[in-house]
Amino acid sequence: MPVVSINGLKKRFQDQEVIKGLDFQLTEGKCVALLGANGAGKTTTLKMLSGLMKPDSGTIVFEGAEKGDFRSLIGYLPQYPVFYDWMTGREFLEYTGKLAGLSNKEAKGRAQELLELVGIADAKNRRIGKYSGGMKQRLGIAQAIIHRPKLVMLDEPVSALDPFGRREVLELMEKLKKETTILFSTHILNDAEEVCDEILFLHNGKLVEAGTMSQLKDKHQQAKIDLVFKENTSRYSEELSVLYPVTSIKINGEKASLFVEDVEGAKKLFLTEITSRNLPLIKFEISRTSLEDVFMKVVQK
Ligand SMILES: Nc1ncnc2c1ncn2[C@@H]1O[C@H](COP(=O)(O)OP(=O)(O)OP(=O)(O)O)[C@@H](O)[C@H]1O
Repeated sequence: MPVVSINGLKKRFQDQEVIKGLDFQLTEGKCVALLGANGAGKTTTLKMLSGLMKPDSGTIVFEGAEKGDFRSLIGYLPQYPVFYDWMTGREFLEYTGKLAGLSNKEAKGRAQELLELVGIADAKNRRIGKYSGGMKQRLGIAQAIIHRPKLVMLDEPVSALDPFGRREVLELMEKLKKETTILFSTHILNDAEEVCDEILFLHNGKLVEAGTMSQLKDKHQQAKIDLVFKENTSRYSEELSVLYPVTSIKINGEKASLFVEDVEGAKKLFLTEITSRNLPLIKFEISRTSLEDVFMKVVQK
């Protein structure tokens, strides 16, 4: 049974419909990225799933039940978490543990366990005001899982961090995957690719793609041949593209990218033609479109 099933979820603010009918399921133990540009509707979706915002229509079914208090099943880290800077990390976690219903003793034990898990045990008696951005975010993740939720939702957990903080939090998410199901929002494809099993790609309040990274690659990625000539790239590349049926051609300064279906056939023909015509080739490279290109294509569609 999925941890959560979402059906026909919609949300409108004044005259703007920002979530336009979402359907998806989250499977236990998976790490899923909710990927989308600014304003795509990620925070609104997470707020509805966490119970902080009411959908206009649609259903959210947690472990088979549509109605009830699901707070014990959910952990949530908002995009802009607020901490009491005068508390120490340990005090903060013990406090949130008690708010989540743990006894004094349980809260102390769990706080210590999590301080170690998220790697800030050495700083547990330091005031949060003295923590770095990455440490605060790790503390935020610890509070989100203090009550051992089935599903933890993290809203843009790394977006505001410098490269060091980002690395710390992405590594922590790798560890977290062993503990719980994760749904995290991001607008950065690399982060999604690095830690998640599946991607939900949100665009203008609609899911435009969903699946595992390899499913998305198989579906959208295309082989391409990059050519750089010493001069006149566009003329030579266009001549070659007429000889071999390319799907599309992109010329950027000195470089031309020719997208092809049959890379072996194209390679053979291009190299033969380039050699026989003695064209001034300085670079010939075969690759596949990046996922970035794939998502740009999906969005433009
Ligand atoms: N409380 C609100 N009242 C009115 N409009 C809102 C409200 N909250 C969000 N919106 C609008 O809904 C749309 C989706 O916003 P949301 O914050 O969910 O996007 P997002 O994908 O999380 O973007 P970001 O990456 O910038 O946080 C945006 O156009 C936003 O301006």
